[in-house]
Amino acid sequence: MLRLLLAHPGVRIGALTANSNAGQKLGSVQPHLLPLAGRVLEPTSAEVLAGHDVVFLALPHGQSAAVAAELGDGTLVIDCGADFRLEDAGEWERFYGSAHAGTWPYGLPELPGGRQALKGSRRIAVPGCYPTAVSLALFPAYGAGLAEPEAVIVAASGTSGAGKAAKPHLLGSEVMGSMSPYGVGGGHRHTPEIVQNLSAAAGEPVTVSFTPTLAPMSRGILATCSAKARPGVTAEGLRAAYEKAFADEPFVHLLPEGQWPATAAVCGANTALVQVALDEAAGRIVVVSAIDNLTKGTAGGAVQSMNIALGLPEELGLPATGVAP
Ligand SMILES: NC(=O)C1=CN([C@@H]2O[C@H](COP(=O)(O)OP(=O)(O)OC[C@H]3O[C@@H](n4cnc5c(N)ncnc54)[C@H](OP(=O)(O)O)[C@@H]3O)[C@@H](O)[C@H]2O)C=CC1
Ligand SMILES: CC(=O)N[C@@H](CCC(=O)OP(=O)(O)O)C(=O)O
Repeated sequence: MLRLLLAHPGVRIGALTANSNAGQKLGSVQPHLLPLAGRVLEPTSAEVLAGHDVVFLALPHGQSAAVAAELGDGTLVIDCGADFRLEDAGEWERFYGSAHAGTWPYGLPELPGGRQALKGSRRIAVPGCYPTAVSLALFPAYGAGLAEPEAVIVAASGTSGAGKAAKPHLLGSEVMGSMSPYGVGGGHRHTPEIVQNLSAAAGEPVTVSFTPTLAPMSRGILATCSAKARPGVTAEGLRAAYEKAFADEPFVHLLPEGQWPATAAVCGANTALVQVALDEAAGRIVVVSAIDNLTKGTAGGAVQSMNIALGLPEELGLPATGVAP
């Protein structure tokens, strides 16, 4: 987030706050952020956050509501956590195990009606990284009525998706040279968020089988999504629906036919690459998308949403070109 905000011509960075690192200089925990290296991290309190036009929260799940409640309606609060993403309180409680805090406008502008919901808003819920990759891949097929309402998704994520806390399954020796699934069988908390987005696009309930996997890379998500094609769907009609959906999108690109997305191509960029095919033998639509989980999948999407909410040019300050190789 700070890397992006440092390059944003409309932003001046105010207080930087933390929890266990409060009192440390930012340079001691994030040495790459050189222009801010000497800044001291403050405790996350209402007094410290007061007076800012925009506050980005990037807290563990369940902690945003208390902080947001201290901030007036004049402050744009952008929550990178999950607390305000879901509309269904029952699904929140089932997957997160706590009381539902509420629902804020959802920070995925590319979804139908997405920009409208964000304009002028003073509260924004940034989507989860997998729901970003999957929703961008499948909403055009559902929006155009081309897919049956049962999606199967297998997605690989880099380890930064899990945050920085020490976890045994994220030790370098466990992750290097290996891929492994987790949250299998409908257990991952992003499942209801994906269901919410795809059902809204389809205008009917969509069921989702979602299997996340951990890949030996630090950044990136590659989502392979498929759904049975509705009768009469052709490869040309399918491609036309995707071309139409993304025609004016600054950050979502349908690749030329025959090219497939790769995570390296979007590293550091607020870009989603998408490709679609009709598997005629299987009667299925197959869509692959790639994003950087920390950019389009979190911080970039948050800044893009901020730009829209504040009436700034949507692309301002955001990199669209990946770092390669
Ligand atoms: N990583 C990803 O790909 C994605 C992450 N997100 C969301 O972004 C947010 C941040 O994720 P990420 O950076 O990966 O998480 P990390 O676990 O790496 O970092 C969480 C940060 O929150 C701080 N913190 C913890 N408790 C408190 C508290 N009570 N008050 C103030 N600060 C606190 C910690 O500060 P300290 O170090 O000082 O203790 C820590 O720096 C989360 O809400 C996550 O759900 C969303 C989409 C994708
Ligand atoms: C690799 C990995 O562990 N990824 C995280 C998803 C990170 C993310 O987007 O999620 P939230 O903002 O919802 O926490 C996970 O599966 O829990």
